[in-house]
Amino acid sequence: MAWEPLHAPEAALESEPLFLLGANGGGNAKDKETIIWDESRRCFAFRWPSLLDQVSAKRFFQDLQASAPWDQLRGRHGNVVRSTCWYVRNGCSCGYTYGNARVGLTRSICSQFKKTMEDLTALVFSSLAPGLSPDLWPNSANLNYYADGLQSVGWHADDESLFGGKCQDCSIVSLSLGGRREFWIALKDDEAEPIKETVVEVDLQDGDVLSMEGMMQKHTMHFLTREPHHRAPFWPPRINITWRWIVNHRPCCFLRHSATSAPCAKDLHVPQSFPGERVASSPWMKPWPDEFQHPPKEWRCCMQCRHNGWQGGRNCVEVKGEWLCRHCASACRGQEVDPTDRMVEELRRRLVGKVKLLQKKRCLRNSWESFCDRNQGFRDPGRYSPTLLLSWLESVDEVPEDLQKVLQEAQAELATMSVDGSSTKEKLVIQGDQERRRQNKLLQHRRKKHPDKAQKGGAVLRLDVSELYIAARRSLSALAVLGSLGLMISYLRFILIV
Ligand SMILES: O=C(O)CCC(=O)C(=O)O
Ligand SMILES: [Fe+2]
Repeated sequence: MAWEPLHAPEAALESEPLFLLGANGGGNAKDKETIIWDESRRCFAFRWPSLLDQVSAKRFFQDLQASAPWDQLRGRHGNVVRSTCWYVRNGCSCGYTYGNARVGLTRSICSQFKKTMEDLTALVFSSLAPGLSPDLWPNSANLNYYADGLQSVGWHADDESLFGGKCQDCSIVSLSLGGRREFWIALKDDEAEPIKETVVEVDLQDGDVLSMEGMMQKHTMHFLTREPHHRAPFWPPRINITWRWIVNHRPCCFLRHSATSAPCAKDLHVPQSFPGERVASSPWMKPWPDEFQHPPKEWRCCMQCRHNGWQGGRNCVEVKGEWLCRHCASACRGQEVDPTDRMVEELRRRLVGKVKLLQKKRCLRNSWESFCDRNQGFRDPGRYSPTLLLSWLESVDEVPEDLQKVLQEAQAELATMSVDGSSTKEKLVIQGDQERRRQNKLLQHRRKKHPDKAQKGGAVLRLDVSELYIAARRSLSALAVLGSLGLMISYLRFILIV
């Protein structure tokens, strides 16, 4: 279904000019893509592929990964759904809450994080809007860290009162760093649910910028899909920064009573030029290969990668009797496989191979099965994230010498194979699994102290109780010796006196 025009349209661009980054010729304007151009709803979205070159994107990824004060957001089952952090600038001190998650105000911001964010803001906005004065650059940003393809963001609109997006124009500019992910946009129905038939699929690659402008937050929703299940745990991490303009500051913010407003069209200082496809460009079909632009789509689970993005499916086309998503349909037609897909498959194949090799040598005390039991009964090593696999490899007791080499190789490979070059060790740190690291350290310490006895959990507890018992017995015998000594002394004194 196309995005049918609204019966009661929003204000026309002519009567109410709009601050539109996508219409001012900034960025690498010739590569800019118009993803949504819906004048009746005043909804506009643009993508600037590779606005950041690969070297800068990698540098900023590493800086933010290490310096941002990430907070883990957990789902209903205690799993980490993603990590976030919130950044405010220009004197603003507002916190940020969405859904039932509160992500700000971040407690302590290190100077490295502040510097990285300021540099990044300057780089992106001096490129996208060269005429815009720096004091009009956005005053806040929400950052998301997706450790793998299982972490995501559900359907939502960034329509909180802070940004005023429910009733006025509201621009949001998003930068993607790291692994490629799929971003979907759809129209909102009367119950604030996305309308499946209007889904627009966008791939966001390392260094890409996407803007959502005008009334996008009022009429549409967006969603970052999870990747297909068997590949998701191996998906390279991604960082996303979404800059926003806070226009209604919170009561506790220093800027509460200052008149802050988002920039308007004249602040761009250039005449806006509207793209050629001004009339109706939605739904945006560009990511689909040419031959699949027109054939009918059905909402199904892809028969090849089993990806069911939302409500059991995603847009699929029929290819040789099979219903396939656009990635599998392209691969099926012999088109070049995306480098992320290729890398993920290779990483998965290698690591699973190593684990199976370790499994075969059944001389390990801490068996793969016991690890599986502790981790909710998964049986297939291919379904584990590299992080979990590594934690298992590290928890294996008394790895025989020949296997130690295999383990070291697997770890070295993991460290070098991620697309962005960041090692899995770093990933462990960023996930903030401090409790597990603390316990591992404690365990290692105990192992060193009692090499013959130390085991996990109950065994360690037994060790402590038996130690207590021995200590108590020792003190009792010491007391008995002291007592008898005392008695002897009094007896001797009595004899001497007599
Ligand atoms: O990661 C993304 O691309 C989307 C993030 C997002 O929608 C948000 O932070 O509100
Ligand atoms: Fe969002």
